[in-house]
Amino acid sequence: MGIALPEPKGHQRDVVSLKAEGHCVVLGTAGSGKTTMAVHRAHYLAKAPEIGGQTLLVTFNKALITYLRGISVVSPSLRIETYHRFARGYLNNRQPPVRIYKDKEQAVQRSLDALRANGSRRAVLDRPIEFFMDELHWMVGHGVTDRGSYVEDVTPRIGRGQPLQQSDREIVFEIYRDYLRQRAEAGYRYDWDDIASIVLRSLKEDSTNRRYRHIVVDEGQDFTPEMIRSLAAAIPENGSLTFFGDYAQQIYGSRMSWRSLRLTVREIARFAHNYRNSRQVAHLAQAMSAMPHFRDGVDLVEPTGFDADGPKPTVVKVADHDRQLGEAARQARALGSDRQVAVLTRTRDHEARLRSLLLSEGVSPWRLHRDLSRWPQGPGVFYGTYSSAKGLEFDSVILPLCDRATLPKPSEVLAHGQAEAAARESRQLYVAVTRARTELVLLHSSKLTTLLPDEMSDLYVRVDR
Ligand SMILES: Nc1ncnc2c1ncn2[C@@H]1O[C@H](COP(=O)(O)OP(=O)(O)OP(=O)(O)O)[C@@H](O)[C@H]1O
Repeated sequence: MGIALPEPKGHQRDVVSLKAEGHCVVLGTAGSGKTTMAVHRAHYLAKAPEIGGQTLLVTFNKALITYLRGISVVSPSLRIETYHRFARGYLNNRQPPVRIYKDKEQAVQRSLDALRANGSRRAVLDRPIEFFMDELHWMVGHGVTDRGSYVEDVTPRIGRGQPLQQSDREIVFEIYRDYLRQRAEAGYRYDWDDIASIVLRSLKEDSTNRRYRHIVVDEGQDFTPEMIRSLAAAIPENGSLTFFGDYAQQIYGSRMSWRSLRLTVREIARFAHNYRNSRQVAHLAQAMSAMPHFRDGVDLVEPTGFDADGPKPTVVKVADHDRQLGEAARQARALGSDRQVAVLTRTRDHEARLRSLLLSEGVSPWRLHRDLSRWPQGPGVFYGTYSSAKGLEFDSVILPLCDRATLPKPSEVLAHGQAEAAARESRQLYVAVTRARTELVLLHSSKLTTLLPDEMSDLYVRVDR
């Protein structure tokens, strides 16, 4: 084993040895031990006499897989991989082989341009390509790909923006249909978004023995319903699917509830104790999740207890963006001498600059990225995007560029409108904030983002540089 796993406590213990048959859902607040218990449960299911068997622990991002491998005992009956790896692996063993169409965005753009050129005046056509990509991802991810279900919108949606009118959905569906035509003409039947539905369909017709008896899903809130349904179809009748998730941390696409997964769940477990964040970091996260733009009726588990005290999060104001990055690099060097520090940004745009600033401070940083092949032990500095840090944790977290003009990301506001962009982007920021065990530093130059509580709040200490 790499890092020693803490022993389950209280309610966590029941979850590790939940029934090894059927579907279980475990929802928990940030830092409540979901990933840790997912690893414990996967080991239990891989090894338990009689009920144990080949087990798959599946999650979303590759850096988290590297981390999970670092905290797990290597065992021949346990595999840890991303969903896409599982799906490709399964499909590669089926015939005919699946070829993936990779030009989706360009094709959708062509469909959109053609409709615009036809003189349609619908305002929805003024939305950027990101909006249409997101909507098509939602349709395929939910398995809602026939005109009736999509246009009449029978599937409940959660969102803070204006719901799309039926006539606008007709237009989105028209674009989808035209995209399918282009894809077929190029000789393809599938793109990446279809993978889960193909696996699901294929498994429904597949009567051969299942490779895994048990599947454990970590960070389940970011899987589309079709992905979860395909995993549920990948286990035998005497097997189990355990879903761990936190909908406060859902950062890909439109928000949804675990109820849309169509699992057959008898009992739901909830973890409310936060073992990671200091009381001060947790209070900030809690205040963020209580802000009006965050609230939208998705199941949130309120944290009820914290283990440690620490300093209040610091809000630092510096002259401009470049100096924010410089200050982040300086603070990372100072803190990184005896602990793990992460400098996180919303987009990849500033990574190269940040890396060179860290190098000039004499720090050799680790990039949080799919190519991170080994989880480093001991002190060090990491950098990457909020989403690349999903599921991970660091002693200290530094977040430059927390300005109102950069958060929410302007392209999200253009695609989805202010209210929906704020709801989505506040989850991104919530993920970033809750990666910090003890120190949290937020940097800005102009007004602080409205996704955070007011800068005069007593949740912070304020510093002007
Ligand atoms: N029973 C426990 N005793 C002590 N520490 C624990 C216990 N359970 C979890 N922890 C610690 O709490 C921290 C958070 O755990 P973990 O990463 O599993 O939480 P999580 O719910 O997956 O968090 P997130 O959803 O925010 O990524 C880790 O450092 C883990 O070692």
